[in-house]
Amino acid sequence: MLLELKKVTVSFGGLTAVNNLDLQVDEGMIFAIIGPNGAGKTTILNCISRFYTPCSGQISFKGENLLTKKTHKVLASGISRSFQNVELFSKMTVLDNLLVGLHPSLKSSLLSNAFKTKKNKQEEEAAKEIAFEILELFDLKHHANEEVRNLPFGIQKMIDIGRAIISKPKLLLLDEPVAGMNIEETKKNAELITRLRDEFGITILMIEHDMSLVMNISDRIAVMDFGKKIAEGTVTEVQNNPKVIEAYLGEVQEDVGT
Ligand SMILES: Nc1ncnc2c1ncn2[C@@H]1O[C@H](COP(=O)(O)OP(=O)(O)OP(=O)(O)O)[C@@H](O)[C@H]1O
Repeated sequence: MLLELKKVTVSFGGLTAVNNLDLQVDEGMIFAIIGPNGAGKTTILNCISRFYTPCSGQISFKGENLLTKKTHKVLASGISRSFQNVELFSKMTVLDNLLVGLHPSLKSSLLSNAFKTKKNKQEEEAAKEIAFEILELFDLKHHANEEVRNLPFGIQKMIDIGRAIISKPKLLLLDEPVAGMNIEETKKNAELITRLRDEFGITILMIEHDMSLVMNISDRIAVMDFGKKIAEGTVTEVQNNPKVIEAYLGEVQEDVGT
């Protein structure tokens, strides 16, 4: 097992955003967390990426206690994430945004010419090679030197995922990877997520409201409601679970499985 949450609880004042959550994600899975707005999904990702510390419970990654790690050490341990609202440097080029993903602290050393040693330059060249591989994979090479702010939102979201995988993570956390995308972009991103798992061996843990995407590409789904996991299983198991239908999927049943 790659990632394990045991009895994780997160409270904000009087509000319990995540309540006694157990979750296990095996290596090589595309694992989706779904649930209505405010169910606690983003809070879970924020705990795994160590932006938040749970009030109680344990989180382990590759068998190691993740909660003893500081936020800036999480990337080095093999966990990377994308954001619900794309968090890119809009005035920087696509290429430079990818390079920042290698390590946030490389931003200044990579991009300013001052104080560059021969070793720095070699590192930068190696990093650029990886960045171009990703651009090739995403079919975005032609945008490499364009400023991010000039590109459509769908492409910005892909660049955000590119930034997240340049560090070659074992686990990629995706927060609504197709939110705001049109049907064509959604289809492209679904293929991309599957390829990241199949060709790069990256385990995916994603939050997504787009039920057709979730049902099409997930190996396993956990359903959250008011901070609690109310169901978990394969696509078919979740689709047929009366609790899920009642609490969440009922109103969108017609979308499910299409
Ligand atoms: N930093 C915070 N301070 C206070 N309350 C918070 C904080 N972060 C989240 N919450 C609250 O915790 C609950 C769970 O929020 P969370 O963002 O995890 O839900 P979500 O399932 O991701 O929702 P959405 O689908 O709308 O993104 C909500 O009631 C939210 O208002």
